[in-house]
Amino acid sequence: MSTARDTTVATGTTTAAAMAVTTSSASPHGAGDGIAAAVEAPLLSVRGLGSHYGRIAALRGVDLVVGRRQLVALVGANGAGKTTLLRTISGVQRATSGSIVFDGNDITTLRPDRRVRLGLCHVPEGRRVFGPLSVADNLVLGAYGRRDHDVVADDIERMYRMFPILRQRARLPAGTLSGGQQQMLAIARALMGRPRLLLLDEPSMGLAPRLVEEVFAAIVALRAQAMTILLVEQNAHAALAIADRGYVIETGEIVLSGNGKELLYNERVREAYLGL
Ligand SMILES: Nc1ncnc2c1ncn2[C@@H]1O[C@H](COP(=O)(O)OP(=O)(O)OP(=O)(O)O)[C@@H](O)[C@H]1O
Repeated sequence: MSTARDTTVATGTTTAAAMAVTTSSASPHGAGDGIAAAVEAPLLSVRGLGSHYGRIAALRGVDLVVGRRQLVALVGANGAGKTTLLRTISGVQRATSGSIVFDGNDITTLRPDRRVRLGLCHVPEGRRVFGPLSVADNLVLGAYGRRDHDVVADDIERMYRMFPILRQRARLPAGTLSGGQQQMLAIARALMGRPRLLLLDEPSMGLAPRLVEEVFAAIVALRAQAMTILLVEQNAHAALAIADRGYVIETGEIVLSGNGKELLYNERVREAYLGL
């Protein structure tokens, strides 16, 4: 069971409030070693990760681990580097330093499609479904590349059980669905690839409160089914409340990490991200 000692201040940008949190690890990149030790054989391990847009450093020495069957939340303000971190993990953005290890394999320079084949699936922000195609066809496309065609229909049935609204809308063009329904379809389509790690970028963005609740309920259900998830959210409260672990990123650096619920009660997080 996690204790308050898990919560780690990761960089020198600490405030007095943050200093109140136990500084339990002190690797050169901050959170890395202490957390890696706490998560045995993590599914994903990011060390000292850097990424640039031209000369601008968007990620600076990021350390982050995701344990198997864990839900890990990454929170931070606009422009902090959350999307860039997911893009770098999935390979659409190049790492300029550091390493990314997935299930024991160093994937830092691997092509994005090879990462997908290893089981890494990125659901980007903006609910990118194939609008003119039906809901059912979107799901079939999610299984593209799989060889076990005989069980694809079973998986679609599983998605309909998980997201009943998609069964009701199965024959409709995906573009006619509401924002929340499209988000569920985007997640379901990703699951059709049978990923081992789901990278979710801002699934609640732009949704009405009721739909946000539905999407978060779906994420909790996935976690209960042992899916491993790295969730990026501006809705810090909702994300940390359901997360096993949380990380806070500021201007490309991880500044805090710890048990999700503990971070919810961290003064720095409450002031900066929860408006409390
Ligand atoms: N294509 C790009 N070209 C240049 N700079 C970029 C590009 N994309 C992002 N950036 C910059 O990189 C930094 C990190 O951006 P990123 O989108 O990763 O942040 P974020 O935390 O996901 O923010 P948001 O919540 O607004 O999406 C920001 O300073 C941003 O301006």
